[in-house]
Amino acid sequence: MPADRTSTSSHPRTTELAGLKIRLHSALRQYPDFPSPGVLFEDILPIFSDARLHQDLVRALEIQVLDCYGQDNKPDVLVGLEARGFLFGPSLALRLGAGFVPVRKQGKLPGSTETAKFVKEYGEDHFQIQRDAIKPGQKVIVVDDIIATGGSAAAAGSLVTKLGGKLHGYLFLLELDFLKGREKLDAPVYTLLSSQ
Ligand SMILES: O=P(O)(O)OC[C@H]1O[C@H](OP(=O)(O)OP(=O)(O)O)[C@H](O)[C@@H]1O
Ligand SMILES: Nc1ncnc2[nH]cnc12
Repeated sequence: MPADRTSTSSHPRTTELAGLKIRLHSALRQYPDFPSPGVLFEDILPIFSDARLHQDLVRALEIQVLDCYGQDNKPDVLVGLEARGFLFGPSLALRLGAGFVPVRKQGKLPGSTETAKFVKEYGEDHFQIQRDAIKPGQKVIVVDDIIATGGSAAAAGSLVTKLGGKLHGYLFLLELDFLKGREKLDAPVYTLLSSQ
């Protein structure tokens, strides 16, 4: 009898995810004192210059969402943060059959917008979202590359709830645990990798 390749057991997916995480973690690069003294900058860009790693990333995030939410409770919309959240947010949204909505730095989005100020690990800024981008009651996950102090993600989450979206959670490629950013977020937080 042929092997059942359509098995719904979570075990093969868990094993697959573990392998993907190892490859992704080894692709990250660190730059001390960038962009300011005392900051250890985690560079995720090597993942995108390698087609296989790029595929690994989108697959790993897809597994993470399916494992955390299940097929029946997938998000309606992914909200990605400028700029690095735009690198994989749209591809992940397509995989999940969800919409993609950008949160941009102030002054970049036309039409009616909502604004939230935030402070991040190395500075402060304002985020904006288009008012009609999310319909009341839609299930939304905020996605970004890195959670450091959590200021950026918290501001994005506040924009989602201002528009009436249901904040389903947050998803990051990398968490800088020691900055305890997840304590600023009041919805479930999922991360693929962590860094001390
Ligand atoms: O958790 P926090 O302390 O808020 O920091 C995390 C944010 O900082 C980085 O973005 P950055 O504002 O540097 O913009 P970029 O993506 O345009 O480089 C990163 O991509 C996150 O969005
Ligand atoms: N240490 C860090 N490395 C890369 N991106 C960041 N965003 C905020 N802190 C960061």
